[in-house]
Amino acid sequence: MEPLAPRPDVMAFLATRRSRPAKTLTGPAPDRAALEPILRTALRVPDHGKLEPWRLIVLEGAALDRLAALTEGLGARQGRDPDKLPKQRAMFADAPLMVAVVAAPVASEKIPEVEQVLSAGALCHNLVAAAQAAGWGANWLSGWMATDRDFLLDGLSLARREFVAGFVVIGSETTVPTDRPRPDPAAKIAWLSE
Ligand SMILES: Cc1cc2nc3c(=O)[nH]c(=O)nc-3n(C[C@H](O)[C@H](O)[C@H](O)COP(=O)(O)O)c2cc1C
Repeated sequence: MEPLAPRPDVMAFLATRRSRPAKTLTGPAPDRAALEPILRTALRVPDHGKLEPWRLIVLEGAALDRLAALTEGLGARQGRDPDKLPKQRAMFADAPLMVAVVAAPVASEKIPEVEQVLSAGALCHNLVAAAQAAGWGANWLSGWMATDRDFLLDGLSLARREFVAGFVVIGSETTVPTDRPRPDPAAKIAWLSE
């Protein structure tokens, strides 16, 4: 391990990082050689008790088409809003590449499930940040498909305790988005000194 030293380049990256909306992303997506170091970096995430309560499923090509069709068919059978289904279907159909970050909580007397789920959320953000640091556009998405048992079983063969913490779309950017309003630190930060 290297001793700690200021990294102004990393601070500047974090201070200005902005997700790239999925609908603005296109191919090419990273190939396996480019994606592997991004995924390995993302997995280096805070994890109380080293339980590793998460896993990643890379979705590409026909798998995305299958999930798009499942979203449309299952959503219709479940009576979901027909006006929203085309957009939900497109989330998979139009993705150049997607990584499902699966929250996989394990039974533990020591580590509460909420901490394990928080670790899965940290993995989602780490994945977005690592992809962007490697020069790819990325966006963390969800929707009913992330927690619907039928979708998760039919589409991804997830176990009962598992759900999708995030569908992270990764690809090439077509436009640079304007920034979104950012929180006012003064309204969000309290300082307690006693
Ligand atoms: C758990 C979670 C789920 C999200 N799901 C969606 C989604 O389904 N659709 C969407 O447009 N944005 C979604 N977002 C928001 C975007 O991922 C992202 O926060 C937003 O585009 C701004 O990100 P930035 O601060 O990195 O620029 C979600 C965020 C989180 C934390």
